[in-house]
Amino acid sequence: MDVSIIGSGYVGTTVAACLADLGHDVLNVEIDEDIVATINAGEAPIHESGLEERIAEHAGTNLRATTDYDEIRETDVTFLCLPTPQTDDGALDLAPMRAGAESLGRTLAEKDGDHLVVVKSTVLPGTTEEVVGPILEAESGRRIGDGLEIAMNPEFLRMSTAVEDFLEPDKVVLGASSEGAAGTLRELYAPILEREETDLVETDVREAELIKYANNAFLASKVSLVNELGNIAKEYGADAYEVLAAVGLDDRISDRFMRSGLGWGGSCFPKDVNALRAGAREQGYDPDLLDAVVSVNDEQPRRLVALLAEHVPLEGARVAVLGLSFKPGTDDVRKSRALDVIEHLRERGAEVVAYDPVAIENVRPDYPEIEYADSADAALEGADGAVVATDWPEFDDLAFDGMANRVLVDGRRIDVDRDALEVYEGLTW
Ligand SMILES: NC(=O)C1=CN([C@@H]2O[C@H](COP(=O)(O)OP(=O)(O)OC[C@H]3O[C@@H](n4cnc5c(N)ncnc54)[C@H](O)[C@@H]3O)[C@@H](O)[C@H]2O)C=CC1
Ligand SMILES: O=C(O)[C@H]1O[C@H](OP(=O)(O)OP(=O)(O)OC[C@H]2O[C@@H](n3ccc(=O)[nH]c3=O)[C@H](O)[C@@H]2O)[C@H](O)[C@@H](O)[C@@H]1O
Repeated sequence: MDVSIIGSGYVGTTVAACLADLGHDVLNVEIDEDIVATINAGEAPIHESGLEERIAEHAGTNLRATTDYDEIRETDVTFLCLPTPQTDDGALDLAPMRAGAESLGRTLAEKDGDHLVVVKSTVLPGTTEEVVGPILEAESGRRIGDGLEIAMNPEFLRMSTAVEDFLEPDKVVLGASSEGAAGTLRELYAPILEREETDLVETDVREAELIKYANNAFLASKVSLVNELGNIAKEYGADAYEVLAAVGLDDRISDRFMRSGLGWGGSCFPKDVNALRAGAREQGYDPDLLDAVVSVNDEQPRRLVALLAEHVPLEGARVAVLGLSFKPGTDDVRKSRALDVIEHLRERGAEVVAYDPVAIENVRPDYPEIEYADSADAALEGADGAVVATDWPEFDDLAFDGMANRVLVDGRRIDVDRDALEVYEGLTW
């Protein structure tokens, strides 16, 4: 099938490379010329395991990138993989979606033959049919159901395992405006749907949109719940990891997403939970539980720093912050809990020396005044205390000999040699 993908960030690039791998002819349409050049050179514009080799294999044959929307006319299906950021007050910002839909609609006005537009970006219920659809109709001069079809197909991939998640998903959710559109998407995804482990969910567009938010809200809530249980466990002097490992044996609960500690960050959970809260309020419903999910999450970095302060007077102390990315395996620092830890440490007068295996350059522009070390050992050298903010596997081998005080507060339950420390405190254990 001839497929075009508008937006070539984390999702658009992964989807493009994977669909090319499944044998489709794929065109990435992207406004960033550097990304376009990178893909056409057979390289990956983002770091994801398995991505670079797929782009290298398909670029120049059945994968191509362009800044020119007109080339979309050579394709049958277009996926919108545009950003859906949050506004200053936490609501969903649809400006990039509107701009992309306008450009696409104008292009389709000149196209012969039918076209299917699929929203893959995370958008609130109603966006596909009440915002994107009308823009496409107005700009293309076509009507939905007459030469133009529309569908919503949310994406559940995680950063750092994006390729594997896309090609081997638990579920594919298709919300389509017509049986024809659903059929086209089933055909496109055929090799993935043939896997026994993949469930196909066919639904209306509005449900497809909400499934994505419900999924992320559920996962974020699960982590906030384990964090609240972990905070309570800590007060009782109990180990939350032992408690939750037992709880997770109940298959109604499952043992996944049960790691308590510093909480959730990243480019999606924070913005999606906030967009759903703002959307719910707009609909006249107060999402009290989701409000609490966010406030528990917001408290964890402050609790971590308060725990360190019980062992190290923070004013003037040199504190090593180990890990800056929002989770291991990525250099993404958007809404990383590590940044909140740094803020709280600095508010209390500590001098921060930070280390991360890959994310330092993404933090430095916003925090030019803190010190950066080029290894965990260097960060720990002379430190009066240390905190773990990201569970990078290399932190399991930390050595503490160089520290002025061997005090470590662990926000991620890494597997360190606790006997090598004077003080080891887990945030929730
Ligand atoms: N990052 C992730 O792990 C996941 C993200 N999502 C959702 O997918 C959507 C996209 O997210 P990401 O790929 O992370 O965003 P991103 O910010 O990494 O990529 C978006 C790309 O779109 C490009 N772009 C912006 N306006 C454009 C336009 N008018 N025409 C062409 N290109 C344009 C940008 O230059 C950028 O390269 C969001 O709604 C997000 O919530 C869903 C699942 C996973
Ligand atoms: O909508 C999205 O963009 C994506 O958001 C998340 O994926 P991602 O943000 O890449 O990362 P996760 O692995 O889900 O981790 C999110 C945060 O939760 C934290 N976390 C996760 C699991 C856990 O047990 N404990 C915990 O604190 C991580 O440290 C991280 O900060 C979802 O897992 C994906 O399904 C979804 O597609």
